[in-house]
Amino acid sequence: MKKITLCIAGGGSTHTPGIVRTLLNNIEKFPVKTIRLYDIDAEKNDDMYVIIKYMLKQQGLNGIEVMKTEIPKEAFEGCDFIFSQIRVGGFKMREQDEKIPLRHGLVGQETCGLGGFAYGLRSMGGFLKMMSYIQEFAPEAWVLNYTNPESIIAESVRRRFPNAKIINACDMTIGIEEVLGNTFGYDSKDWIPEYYGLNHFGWYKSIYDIASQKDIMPELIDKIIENGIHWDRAGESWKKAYYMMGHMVKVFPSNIPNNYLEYYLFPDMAIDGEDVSYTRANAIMDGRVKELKEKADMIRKDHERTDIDFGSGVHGQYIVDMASSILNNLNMRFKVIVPNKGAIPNLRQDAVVEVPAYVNAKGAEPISFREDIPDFHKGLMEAQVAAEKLLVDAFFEKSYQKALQAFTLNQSVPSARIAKQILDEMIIANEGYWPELK
Ligand SMILES: NC(=O)c1ccc[n+]([C@@H]2O[C@H](COP(=O)([O-])OP(=O)(O)OC[C@H]3O[C@@H](n4cnc5c(N)ncnc54)[C@H](O)[C@@H]3O)[C@@H](O)[C@H]2O)c1
Ligand SMILES: O=P(O)(O)OC[C@H]1O[C@H](O[C@H]2[C@H](O)[C@@H](O)[C@@H](O)O[C@@H]2CO)[C@H](O)[C@@H](O)[C@@H]1O
Ligand SMILES: [Mn+2]
Repeated sequence: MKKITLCIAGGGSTHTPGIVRTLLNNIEKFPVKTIRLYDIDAEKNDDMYVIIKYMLKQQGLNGIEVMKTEIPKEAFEGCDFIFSQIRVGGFKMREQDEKIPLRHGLVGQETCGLGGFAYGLRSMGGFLKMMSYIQEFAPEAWVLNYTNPESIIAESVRRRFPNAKIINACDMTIGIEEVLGNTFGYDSKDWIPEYYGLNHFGWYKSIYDIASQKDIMPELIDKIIENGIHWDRAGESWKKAYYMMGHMVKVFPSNIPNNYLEYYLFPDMAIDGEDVSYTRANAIMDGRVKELKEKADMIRKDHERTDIDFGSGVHGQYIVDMASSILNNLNMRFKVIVPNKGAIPNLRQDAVVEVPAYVNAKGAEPISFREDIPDFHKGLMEAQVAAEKLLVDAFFEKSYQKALQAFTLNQSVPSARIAKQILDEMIIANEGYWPELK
């Protein structure tokens, strides 16, 4: 089997160790021979280089080559796969995305609401510039993208690089499935879910359980209504997210929703208890970002130590499984973010949607639902996808008016007055990241 050259773009990402651990645990089905770390932050990239070299030594895999670079040509030329997970503006800008809307009493969140739109206007510039390098230096490489906000990124790539070899993916649904399986006594690896939506804005249609040979979503809904979803193994923010997911099922029991829909269906409850002086971005900067830096420094101080652990999880497993399904033409089934093109028959064809797909050597082949989705979900999605398209219009056209329309139409916003106030504040906060809107 071909030996693989892989570039991790956003190499300094806090998720890189988990992805590399998964790669090393799956070397037989995805035989990586070279790992390139590409980042614009040389310090973060160097921290990760130290950590990855340590992980390879710890597992006795010193035969795998690791290099780090901030030069796109060095990063991408000759690559077979590129895993991309960049955060344009870093956590300091995510902090602004979260705090500015919260100060106006609206949802302040990484990928949802107006925080997500601010992130989207920032991300498109950096991501499309990186994609232009990839098209120049490695047009044949497969880009597997985790960079958020996925719907906005996917729509901007669909317009700017319509023939790019890219698959956009999100690990939220497999995170949800793992939590539901663990909570209610199923093995979610035995599930064949039917799911539709925009990214972070979707619903399960059915969940076929191979062991019991039936759709178990009805019985799962009954259990959730009776017990709620209590998940406190991943910190307070996820505990609240899963509590709200349970609440949504109780109020709208037809389907199991993506947890992120709390920000659109119950924005008042979502912001209840949020501390505008200390948001999720602050917790992460004080948490996993700090821990990673400390671990890199511990390794630099003592190259012989072997007691530092870096775990793997669903985040790494999903992207490595997807890469292996392409490399080995396995036709494994994933949820991917792709142009609709009729997969959801009664939603506009040019929407970018999150649906199940078989992934093989040709890429992602979406599965069509063949029947209309309910008006409640269709109505919410139509409005939100129109808002997302207006945001991408605003980026390419450098249009203030399109940005204001997008902000006003975002399904977390009650008034154009507040939309305009937040937009004007975010223009100042995002100077140098957003295009100059006229
Ligand atoms: N799709 C999903 O379900 C999913 C899951 C987890 C994280 N994410 C996304 O993955 C990304 C990384 O998340 P994280 O928490 O590890 O963030 P992080 O800040 O720890 O890592 C991001 C890295 O990207 C680098 N970077 C920023 N702009 C860049 C550019 N233009 N070119 C190259 N590198 C650049 C940064 O220097 C940093 O090292 C974010 O976009 C996050 O939202 C997506
Ligand atoms: O607040 P963060 O940065 O910790 O997480 C935001 C991301 O949350 C989701 O990814 C989670 C995933 O759902 C969970 O199971 C575990 O793997 O951690 C991931 C990253 O924290 C979501 O899918 C992403 O889009 C968000 O960026
Ligand atoms: Mn996601």
